[in-house]
Amino acid sequence: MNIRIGHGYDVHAFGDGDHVMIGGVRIAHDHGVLAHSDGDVALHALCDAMLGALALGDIGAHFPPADPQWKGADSRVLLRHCQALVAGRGWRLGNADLTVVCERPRIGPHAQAMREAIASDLGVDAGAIGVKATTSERLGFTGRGEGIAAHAVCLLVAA
Ligand SMILES: Nc1ccn([C@@H]2O[C@H](COP(=O)(O)O)[C@@H](O)[C@H]2O)c(=O)n1
Ligand SMILES: C[C@@]1(CO)OP(=O)(O)OP(=O)(O)OC[C@H]1O
Repeated sequence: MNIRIGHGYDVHAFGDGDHVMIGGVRIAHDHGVLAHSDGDVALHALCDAMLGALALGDIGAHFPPADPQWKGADSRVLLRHCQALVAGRGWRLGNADLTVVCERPRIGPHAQAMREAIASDLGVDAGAIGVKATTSERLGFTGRGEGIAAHAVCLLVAA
């Protein structure tokens, strides 16, 4: 088999703060998120998708929330670590597709910058990275503005 599919999902609750990190992009906001790292829900979902594609466990197994090394960590560092794991096993990213779920902030104005940041970290063209967003029509925890969720899928191709 020379392709592998992966899926990831992550959630972070809003907390005090003046910005959120999403898809490697800093977005000014009236809340931050509660997290051990920088709380980049989109990159965490993508890390899990890449790890999942090779059945390598999940993000918490590789970057334990109890490990002070990851306190405040830039999630792009985690993503590059996952990329190195994938490459070291003879795989490369074919494409990835992300969906961020929140009422606010608006993701659309930042989607291209997110695609470029992710593509840069994964060594692919931005055309291989989809970034989309949706509200949840005011339903559920995202709809009530309690947090942000993100979904990611990816395809790995034998290098
Ligand atoms: N946080 C968000 C949520 C949505 N968008 C954009 O708005 C479009 C419509 O959202 P609905 O939830 O009403 O379907 C969506 O397709 C996105 O383009 C956004 O940028 N940021
Ligand atoms: C990223 C890690 C790093 O310790 O912590 P958090 O920022 O809390 O994020 P989460 O999505 O809960 O994933 C677990 C951890 O790997």
